[in-house]
Amino acid sequence: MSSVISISNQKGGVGKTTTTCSLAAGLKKRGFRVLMIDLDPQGNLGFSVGVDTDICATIYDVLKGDVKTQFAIQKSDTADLIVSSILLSGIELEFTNTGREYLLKEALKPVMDLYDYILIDTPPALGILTINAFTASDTIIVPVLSDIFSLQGIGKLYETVERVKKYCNPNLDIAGILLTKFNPRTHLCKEIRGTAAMIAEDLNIRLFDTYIRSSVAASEAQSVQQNILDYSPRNNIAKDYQSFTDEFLKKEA
Ligand SMILES: Nc1ncnc2c1ncn2[C@@H]1O[C@H](COP(=O)(O)OP(=O)(O)OP(=O)(O)O)[C@@H](O)[C@H]1O
Repeated sequence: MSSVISISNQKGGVGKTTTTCSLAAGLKKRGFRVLMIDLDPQGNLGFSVGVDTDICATIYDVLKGDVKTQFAIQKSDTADLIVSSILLSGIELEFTNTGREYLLKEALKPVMDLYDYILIDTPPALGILTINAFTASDTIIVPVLSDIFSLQGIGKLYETVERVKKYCNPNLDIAGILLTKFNPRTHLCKEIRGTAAMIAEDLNIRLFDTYIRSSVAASEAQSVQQNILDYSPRNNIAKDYQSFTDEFLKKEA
């Protein structure tokens, strides 16, 4: 039975896709069977791992019920993947029927025994797609940019999680906050880490000990369609995501 993890933050550019891809790679390298779902209509995850994103079945087709989940899965060197579609952006208006929060949960049922981990890359919004991801998930990882505006967004995300817990998925929890694009040498980043720890304690959420340092290698890896662990295993980001994978697994145990 899979453990389902949403990588989520309503803010854009905080490292959701990078974290999804890197954690998937880390888990696969440790021998786990991993599926990634790209629920972000921008569809960057498919490109980042070099799979077909043009003439293939997408998570939109699956949610609509036009394609069986198993037939939308593509293989990549990083992990298996169901790609996104720009058509997902219209889903708020298109899917208005009762129970629309459960579409993804239902869609994942047939593949739950095929994977140890299913990672969902969510869009930068707290709409119906993210609600679907939370309803289908056991836990949420919240990547947060190391700046004060990003920290302010955590409360809003927390409220949405509480709502989903109340109405759709009582077992949902937040695995923790992961600081990204961190520069340990700056005074500001140290302060941000202190503030993040206070916010986390207030909300009774964990702040992961591991932070992800900032490096241009993240964008370079994406542009050559490789995960960071394969692209530059000795780079700080690769080391950080390896440590993060270990910390995450230790928390799961
Ligand atoms: N640790 C890092 N250091 C430097 N750049 C990074 C790091 N992590 C991600 N980036 C870069 O920041 C940009 C945004 O990252 P990413 O796409 O992972 O964020 P996102 O939260 O998924 O964005 P969106 O909300 O738009 O989908 C990308 O260009 C990526 O290469």
